[in-house]
Amino acid sequence: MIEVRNLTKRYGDTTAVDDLSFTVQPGLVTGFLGPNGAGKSTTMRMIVGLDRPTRGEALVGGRRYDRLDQPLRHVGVLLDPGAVHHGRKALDHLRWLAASNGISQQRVVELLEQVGLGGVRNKRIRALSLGMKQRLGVAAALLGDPQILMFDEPVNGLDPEGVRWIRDLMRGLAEEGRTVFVSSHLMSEMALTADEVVIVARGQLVKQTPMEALTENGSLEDAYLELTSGRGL
Ligand SMILES: Nc1ncnc2c1ncn2[C@@H]1O[C@H](COP(=O)(O)OP(=O)(O)OP(=O)(O)O)[C@@H](O)[C@H]1O
Repeated sequence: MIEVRNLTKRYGDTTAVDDLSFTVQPGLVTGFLGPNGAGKSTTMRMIVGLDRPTRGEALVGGRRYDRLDQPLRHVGVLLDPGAVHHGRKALDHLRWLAASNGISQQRVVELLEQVGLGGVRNKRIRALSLGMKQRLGVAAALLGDPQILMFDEPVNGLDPEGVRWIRDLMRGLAEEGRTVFVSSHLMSEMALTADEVVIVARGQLVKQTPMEALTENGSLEDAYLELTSGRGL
């Protein structure tokens, strides 16, 4: 479970996240939706301790991320797949992450096969396609077999096969009882993937609801645009 409580983040005069509270339940894929600049990435960064809240707190599995011992075993994160050492080989990148969290080297090899990167494991990251980098980021998130997973725009730039792969993966992780929290601007994709949605605008909660309730009278896109109309940048 992820619990966000009265989370607030100010950067100078900008309030990126404004007294935001919601809960992400295990066993479901929860979509995190909102216009550009709504505060989604900032919220996700605060959940994993990359940004310090001005006020409020975020708990993962009942604890603050920065208090977790071996965090990769509890929370897997795909935030910015570009934020890796591009000169490093795919295999070495995961080996290093695994070693720093007490995870076996055997797990690294298995996971590279599982995400379809077995054949390119000795290539340098800069030589990988966008889709391969995304798969490597997913492998890093899965490394510690965590119960909680968070993906920021995971299907950006992926081809249809990659999009389906990510969707099936997220659905499978939720079916195993894990907590899956995913941000996206792609409403049609979210409608296929998410069971629950959290919608934010201007740093504030607009609505948290099961997907079914939002789409019973039309498309997710229509419902989303109606809820966020006039609340963008
Ligand atoms: N490091 C920072 N310094 C100053 N302002 C920031 C910083 N990070 C984010 N912001 C501001 O906070 C607000 C929320 O940004 P954030 O990236 O969290 O939104 P988002 O919902 O993820 O947007 P998008 O969908 O466009 O990625 C924006 O106004 C942004 O300019």
